[in-house]
Amino acid sequence: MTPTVSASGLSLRYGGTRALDDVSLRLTRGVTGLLGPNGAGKTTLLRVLATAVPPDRGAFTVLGHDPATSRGRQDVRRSLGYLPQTPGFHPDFTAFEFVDYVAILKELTNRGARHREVRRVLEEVDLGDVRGRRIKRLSGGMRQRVALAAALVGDPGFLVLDEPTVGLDPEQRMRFRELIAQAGEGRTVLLSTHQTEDVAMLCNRVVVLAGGQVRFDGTPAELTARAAGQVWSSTERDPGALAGWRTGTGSFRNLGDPPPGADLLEPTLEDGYLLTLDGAGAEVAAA
Ligand SMILES: Nc1ncnc2c1ncn2[C@@H]1O[C@H](COP(=O)(O)OP(=O)(O)OP(=O)(O)O)[C@@H](O)[C@H]1O
Repeated sequence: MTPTVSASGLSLRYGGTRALDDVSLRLTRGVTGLLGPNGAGKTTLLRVLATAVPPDRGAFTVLGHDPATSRGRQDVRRSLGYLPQTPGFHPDFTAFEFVDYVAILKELTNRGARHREVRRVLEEVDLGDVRGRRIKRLSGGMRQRVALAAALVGDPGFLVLDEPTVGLDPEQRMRFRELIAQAGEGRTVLLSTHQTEDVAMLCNRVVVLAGGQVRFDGTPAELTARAAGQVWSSTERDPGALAGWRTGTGSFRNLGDPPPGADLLEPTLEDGYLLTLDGAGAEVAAA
């Protein structure tokens, strides 16, 4: 598939911290998950791709637009929807007022057309009925949907979502996943998350970032397959395991190099992710 977003050699330092270190990737349509431990550089990568901060080195294009020029940057911004980690709501705004405000910032100057677009995106995230309600009176899940509606204004071809399911209960998270999947039809979506379940259920592609570097880039099935033959069950915690924990059944689930004759278990995407982090020198227990 033709890449819609291409990045090569992106690097960015904050003082002595290498937040991004030579990151190259190509995104295509559909939902790509961006996994990584705290401080891996996920938000920094999203901010760079959203043109909120320029990289020190490297280049990228979004839907054929090159943000290195001011014209190209404007074109990237016009094709972009960005849901930041902290959306910066004004709690006294209604859902409609907030999304309308974002639509004004996105240069939708014709009032009638803009209001139609605001109603359209609020319907799309199932908030048509509460559009007149103040944001401070909405649940956490509804607020996140307001933020998603704001990101969808203008039907952007590239949607960047920074940990949108944090703090949502399982039902709200499921609802939000449905909306992300819907948004990924015909669009390029880059979804930063700590939830391996989000990736397993939603994404056709996953990138693992650790220490500012890409440690894995492939399909969820390929990430899961990395843990094949490295997950096993035992009655006691295996001291040779990288990580091990007692499960609800009372037996231990161990990760690492199994002893001969171990009772191997089917790996999950989370197992593949944790083993990838371990290979990257990250602390598995901290993931
Ligand atoms: N504005 C900043 N000034 C200085 N250092 C920063 C700044 N923003 C990020 N960093 C550092 O850059 C590194 C990457 O941070 P970033 O927020 O991109 O990681 P992350 O993967 O999004 O983490 P989290 O999952 O905790 O949100 C971290 O070491 C962080 O402390």
